[in-house]
Parts: sequence; structure tokens; C-alpha cells
Amino acid sequence: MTACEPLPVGAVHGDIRGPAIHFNAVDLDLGRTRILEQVSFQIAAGSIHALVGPNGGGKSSLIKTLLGQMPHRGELSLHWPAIPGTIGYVPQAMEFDRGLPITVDDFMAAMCQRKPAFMGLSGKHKPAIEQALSRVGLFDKRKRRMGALSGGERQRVLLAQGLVPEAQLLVLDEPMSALDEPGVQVFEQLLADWRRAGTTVLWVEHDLQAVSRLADRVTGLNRSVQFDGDPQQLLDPECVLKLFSSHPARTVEAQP
Ligand SMILES: Nc1ncnc2c1ncn2[C@@H]1O[C@H](COP(=O)(O)OP(=O)(O)OP(=O)(O)O)[C@@H](O)[C@H]1O
Repeated sequence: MTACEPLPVGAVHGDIRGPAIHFNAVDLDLGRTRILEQVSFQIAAGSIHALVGPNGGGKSSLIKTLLGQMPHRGELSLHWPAIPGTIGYVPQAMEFDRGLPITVDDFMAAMCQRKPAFMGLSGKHKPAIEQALSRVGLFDKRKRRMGALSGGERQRVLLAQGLVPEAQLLVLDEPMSALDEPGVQVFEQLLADWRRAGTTVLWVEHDLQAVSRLADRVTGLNRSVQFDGDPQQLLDPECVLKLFSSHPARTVEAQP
């Protein structure tokens, strides 16, 4: 087997609560541009699965396809261990008007509860929201305006909103991009917690060293799948060079 050959997908952990996910020959066209072409790979239930690739390679589009926001061709299926659970999503970044008088608590309320945020945290969600803010190390800053937080702290708030309600499938779009060192430690602890809980995590990431250290499996995507398997074996200079030097991100006319 060469370094770029796929490894078999196996279940990784004992008490699995997240789904397995199968992409089979998935195509995505936006306008006349083919964004994803014949994408086939599998995410094992309860695994930390990283998605890497160059800018414009289609990672965010694949996430939106998984979340049902983009019409695609081919098969995309989720296989839950028992009944379907909750899907959490942590976006890449959040455009934010720093002048808005919104506190961390207000933001969490707006994201996590039905009761209007201006009425405060609902009794039902307050404990979970406070626990989520504690897990990301921001409990003491919950009354602070979002605009007064650092970029890394705002990214941690995004992570916190992904914790409420507790999800069995988590989709993370570059969650580490603005994190400072304490934030990275928080994120690594969350990954360890999700692994223990048998949560399935799909994690888009540019930091290949972090992927190599923390992911169970990695898929290299540049419009189509370039490699798929064990990060420690695959993220060698040869595979990385191949992934980042292929150039399908240029406009490709979709077939009618
Ligand atoms: N709504 C859209 N209409 C047309 N093209 C789009 C649309 N959304 C994304 N694209 C194009 O699809 C391609 C893939 O974009 P996508 O954001 O999925 O890549 P990415 O791998 O997530 O990139 P990055 O790492 O920079 O976030 C890009 O060429 C982008 O311009």
C-alpha cells in the first residue's frame, strides 16, 4: 500500500452516539461551475474526521451539502446508531459589528433558545449555556459585550454555541483559525470530550500538524477526493504537495 492509498474505515470507539456518514459519487454544481466532482468517502461513526485542502477546494461547500443547504447529485447518507440525534455546527467565522450592544449571554441566548434574547437566558437553557461557557473558559466574560472580546475569544463563543444543545454530530468549519494558545487547549479538550462521548466530528482544518496529531482520519479535498486515510501516514510532504499543487479550483464547466 502506498502512502496515498485509502485505509479501511472502521468503527473506532465503544459507546458511539454519532452517525456514520457516506458520500458516494457526490457532484455539486453552482451555476455553471462544478464545485464537487464524484466525491466518495466515508466518515466512521464516533470518529474525529478531518477535511483538508486548498482555499476554494470545496470544503465549505461539502459541509453545506451535508447540512442540506445545497442541491447535489449522488448519494449522501447518515447512519445513526439508534434514533437520529442532534447536529451541531460551528461556522468558520462570524461577521460582527463591534458596536452592537450584545453580550456573550445575549448571543448564546439568541443562538441556543427560542425565548427572545432580550428577555434574558431561559431557565431551561441557562445551566447548559453556563456550562458551555465554562467549558470554553468564558464564564467570567459572559456579561461582556461581544464587540469587546478578542478574535480568539469570539471564536470560543462560536465553539460554545455548538455545545448547546449537546450534539451527536458536530460539523466544525475551521474552528482553530483565530484561536490563541489557551483557546487551542480548550479546543483539544473539547475534541477529547467528543471522542469519549462517541460524537461524530467532521472538522475542516488548515493546520495539518493539528490534524496529524488529533484526527482519527483525514480526507484531502480539491474538488474531488485526493486522499483519504490515516493522518499520520498521509500528511507526508508528497501527499500534501500533491493536494495543494493540483488546481481544480479553477472554473470547470458543469456538464448539462
Ligand atoms: N454560491 C456560490 N456560487 C458560485 N460559486 C461558489 C458559491 N459558493 C462557493 N463557490 C465557489 O466554490 C468553490 C469552493 O468554495 P468553498 O468555500 O467551498 O471552498 P473552501 O475549500 O471551503 O475554501 P476556503 O478554505 O477558502 O474556505 C470556490 O471556487 C468558490 O468561489
